[in-house]
Amino acid sequence: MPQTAIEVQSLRKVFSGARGDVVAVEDIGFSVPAGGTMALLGGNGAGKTTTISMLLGLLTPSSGSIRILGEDMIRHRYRVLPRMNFSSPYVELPHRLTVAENLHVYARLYAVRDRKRQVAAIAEQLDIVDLMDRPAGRLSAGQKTRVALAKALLNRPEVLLLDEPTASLDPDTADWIRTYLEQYRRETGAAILLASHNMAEVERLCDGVLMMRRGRIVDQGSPAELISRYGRRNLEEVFLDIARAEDERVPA
Ligand SMILES: Nc1ncnc2c1ncn2[C@@H]1O[C@H](COP(=O)(O)OP(=O)(O)OP(=O)(O)O)[C@@H](O)[C@H]1O
Repeated sequence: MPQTAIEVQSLRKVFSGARGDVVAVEDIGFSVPAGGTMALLGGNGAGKTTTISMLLGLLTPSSGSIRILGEDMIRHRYRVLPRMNFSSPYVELPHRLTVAENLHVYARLYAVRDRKRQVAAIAEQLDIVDLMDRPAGRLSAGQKTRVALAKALLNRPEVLLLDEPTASLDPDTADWIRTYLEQYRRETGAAILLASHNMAEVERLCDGVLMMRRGRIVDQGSPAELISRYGRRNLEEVFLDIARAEDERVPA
């Protein structure tokens, strides 16, 4: 049996504001084995980013438990954070620092051994050597995505959380990044959890899918299982069925 990399139970997050409470995540549970790739799917506001933020320890859950690599993430996140990483196109790297400076700063923060060599190797692997002397603020959206991924891989994470890993990439680069991620997972046995709006990407990369709607997991399974359960041709159609359903859908 593969080791469980991520285990979430009864997880809930309520944001309290002047206008009342928003239940962003409502009692979700799932697990991702080491070496598995799981997708978190759902329309805008479904609760994907809130879930990922709780897994990273950036948001404190209202209730529930998160275990990552066997550690209680809520109580002991500093024990496990060095073994994880994340990438999101919505988190900006310091603009004035060059790409190389950014990667060196992060490598230092992550206490990466043999920093120079590791930064050079990752730059080579992600094909960003030509960008190393550019300020991070002057990169195109697609270049930023690649640099953000390079940052996320500096510490060779065993758990990788990705928010829209191929956002803004042209189809050729996106395909290349997917191949890279597949290879990384095979070589390292890392677990990957990714939020994506790209269903073709999810079908290709993920062995499990969690469908979220209004903070809940309303269905889950492998892409092939979901496609057959909903009697659809692809995951995009399944997604539309679930996203448009008025109530939690029981497939026909
Ligand atoms: N800091 C916050 N305060 C109040 N409400 C919040 C906060 N962050 C998120 N929410 C609300 O929680 C719900 C879930 O948001 P979340 O960002 O997790 O969705 P998402 O699935 O990532 O959506 P998207 O695909 O648009 O990125 C939304 O209703 C959102 O408005």
